[in-house]
Amino acid sequence: MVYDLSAFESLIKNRRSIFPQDYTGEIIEDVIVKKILETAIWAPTHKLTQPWRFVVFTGAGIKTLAEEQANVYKKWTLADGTYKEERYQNLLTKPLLSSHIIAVCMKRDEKNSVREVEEIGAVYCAVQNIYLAATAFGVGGYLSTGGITYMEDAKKLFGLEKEDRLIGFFHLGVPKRTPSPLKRKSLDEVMQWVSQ
Ligand SMILES: Cc1cc2nc3c(=O)[nH]c(=O)nc-3n(C[C@H](O)[C@H](O)[C@H](O)COP(=O)(O)O)c2cc1C
Repeated sequence: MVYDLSAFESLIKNRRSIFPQDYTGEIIEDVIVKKILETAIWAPTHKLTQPWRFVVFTGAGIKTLAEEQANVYKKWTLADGTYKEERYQNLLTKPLLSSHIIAVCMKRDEKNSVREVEEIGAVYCAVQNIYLAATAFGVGGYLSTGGITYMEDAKKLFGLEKEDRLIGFFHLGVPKRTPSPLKRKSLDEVMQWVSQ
């Protein structure tokens, strides 16, 4: 066997979302973050469109992201009457808990070669690679799809056009502790087996 299946299974089952309140505040080396993203780009993709794009924020860049996203939130929600000061303040301050924040994006190819759902799916495969690589490096992280993720105005912060999608923000930090695995539905609950 070429791969250590026991290590592989253990990596998958021990992967957890680790949230910013559980980061120590230490900064992860950029080289580790790049290695994590290097695994992301090996995800499967129909017609090899490779629709993922990553914008990495760290250091003073995190403050820039915080301010820009808070501005987008304010403008968007004042316009539709849903503005909440607490959420605005969270958008300004919560990012500062993370070592790096990766804006995970989906960019459509010029020919629209495959359906949008497949491009989004491919980027989620890349996200799983990020999760697994972070686990392997002992780094904590999680995908956030809150905040400005689905606000149209957010796209321009990351060079995205109308047809592209902001998928979410992958937060990274040094974990205070290693959480235990969460329970899952059993395979029998979610699988049908048809053999004739
Ligand atoms: C598509 C997607 C979106 C998510 N968005 C959020 C989010 O906005 N906020 C959050 O706290 N967690 C988010 N998560 C992380 C989930 O909360 C987490 O995966 C779930 O609780 C299961 O825990 P685990 O990842 O440790 O197995 C998201 C996960 C996925 C796959």
